[in-house]
Amino acid sequence: MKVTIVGAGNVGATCADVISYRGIASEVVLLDIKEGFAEGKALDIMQCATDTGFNTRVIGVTNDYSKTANSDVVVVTSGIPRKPGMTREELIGINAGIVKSVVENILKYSPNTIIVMVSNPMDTMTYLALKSTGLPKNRIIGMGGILDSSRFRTYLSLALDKPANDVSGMVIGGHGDTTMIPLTRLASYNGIPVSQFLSEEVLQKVAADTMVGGATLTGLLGTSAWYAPGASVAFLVDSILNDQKRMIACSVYVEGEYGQNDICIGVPCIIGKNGVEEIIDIKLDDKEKVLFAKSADAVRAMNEALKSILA
Ligand SMILES: NC(=O)c1ccc[n+]([C@@H]2O[C@H](COP(=O)([O-])OP(=O)(O)OC[C@H]3O[C@@H](n4cnc5c(N)ncnc54)[C@H](O)[C@@H]3O)[C@@H](O)[C@H]2O)c1
Ligand SMILES: O=C(O)C[C@H](O)C(=O)O
Repeated sequence: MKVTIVGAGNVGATCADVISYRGIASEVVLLDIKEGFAEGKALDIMQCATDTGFNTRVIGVTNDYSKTANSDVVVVTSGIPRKPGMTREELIGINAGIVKSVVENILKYSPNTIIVMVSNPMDTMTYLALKSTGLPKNRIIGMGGILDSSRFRTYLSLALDKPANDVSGMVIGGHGDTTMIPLTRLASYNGIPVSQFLSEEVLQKVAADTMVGGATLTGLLGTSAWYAPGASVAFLVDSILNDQKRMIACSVYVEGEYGQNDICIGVPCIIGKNGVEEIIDIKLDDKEKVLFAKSADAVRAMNEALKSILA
């Protein structure tokens, strides 16, 4: 199975690294516009093969889309990341142009591929990719909810002082500092509601920390995060390539689900070899429904900024 990753920067290269050492794909192509950059990252990753024991072939190319031909999955991480103090939405001006031309180039060589969108603002970029290419909605998947859910589970595990893998929880809604919805009511510690162990005040703090999880890391690192984002993309790619049908919160095009239409927003999805195979319409309580509607309004408003590029 072949995966192309466009953008060999922090997230793209980390994703290529995780896909390789976990043996998720047999071939990974890293593509970047910076001369020699993707080639260097690919060679560095390949030189881990003997020490970590993988056989994935990783190649790097400078803007040569012919080398990406017949990719099963293409991950788009090209574009600029935010700096401390910025929102993801402020990246739209530069990233929209990059994303539109990248997906056009990709489809020339891999017309049947599934696209995983990572570039921010991710929900808006996912919508742009869908509308500009006209691809069926199952083949455009925005990565954000899985990362936000990993952060939610991390903060819950720290509050519980228990291993993160014993904690389950999901974040739906937009992938923005104010649009995420960590579902604290449904989070559990080995099937037991976390509310049996944590006070409402602590749960509210966990939710607030989760929502600004990306901004916190951007403040600490000077640019946005890459280890967890790279691992989250690899997890998603694994579910597609190996037809695992995992339930993963992804940004996908909704047509009536959760009472919304004509936006891409984070909802629980079954992800398999056909991409988005099902959207799970879970029962939200009244408070969660209000939060989801507010989140959807904000995501929809951002799509307005795409009018000229989609005209
Ligand atoms: N959805 C998420 O959860 C999530 C998580 C982390 C980062 N991001 C986003 O992913 C993007 C990348 O982040 P990063 O930290 O890897 O940034 P980075 O600057 O390290 O890497 C971006 C790479 O894209 C390349 N690039 C730019 N234009 C290109 C083009 N037209 N074709 C090919 N390559 C091109 C750059 O040369 C650079 O190497 C940002 O927009 C960031 O906000 C999203
Ligand atoms: O925070 C960012 O800007 C990058 C990414 O969306 C993240 O959540 O880490």
